Amino acid sequence: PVWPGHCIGSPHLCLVEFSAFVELPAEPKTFKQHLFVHIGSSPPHPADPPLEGVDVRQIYDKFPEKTGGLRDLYERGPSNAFFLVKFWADLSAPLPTEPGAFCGVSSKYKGPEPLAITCAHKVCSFGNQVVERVETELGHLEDGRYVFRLLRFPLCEYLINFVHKLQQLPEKYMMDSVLENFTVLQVVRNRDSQELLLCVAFVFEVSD
Ligand SMILES: CCCCCCc1cccc(Nc2cccc(F)c2C(=O)O)c1
Repeated sequence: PVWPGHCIGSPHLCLVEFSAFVELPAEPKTFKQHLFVHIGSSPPHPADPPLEGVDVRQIYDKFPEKTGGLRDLYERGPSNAFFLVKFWADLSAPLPTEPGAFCGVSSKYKGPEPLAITCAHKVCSFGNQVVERVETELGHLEDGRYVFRLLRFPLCEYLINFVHKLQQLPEKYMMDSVLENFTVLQVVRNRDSQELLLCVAFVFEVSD
């Protein structure tokens, strides 16, 4: 069930799950997964507080501002495809550089139409893009809706090093101040029409 005002999505596509995690081998022959960030792990509930509106101008400086930046994207619209997600990251997870550790990113989307989507993630540092990754995924019909799964993509070296350095800071306030200048922009488009389906701006703090 999808309640209006609760889902991160436009009528064409909703982000139903997102996680970035590290997995470590555990005995016997199993893996223990630690989530750095996640949304959608629990089913939506009518009592969930509705999403609140924010002014996109407040975050323009955290993302690329030149041609094709967040302002250009937003002015092209549609405005109902734009979302801001604030993650409280759990950095108490094991070091991503531990031997045998696998760090991954998973996204899951749902929509009414059988289309192919491109999902671009751009990591921005001080508002400048430092690394981008684009994946393409076809929808699969499940219970009358199309599901798009982009599962377990390996976290890029830049981010593994970034998380590793973050975890070594002695104080939470230091991690938060580094994270003030770290953002990720997720831009999902219809592969064939290039229509913007979803644009999610991720900002981060460390959870207590
Ligand atoms: C403070 C904890 C931050 C966890 C990172 C969350 C996150 C959130 C969203 C995306 C990504 N990943 C990428 C982002 C951009 C380009 C990339 F190559 C990647 C990648 O992983 O390969 C990572």
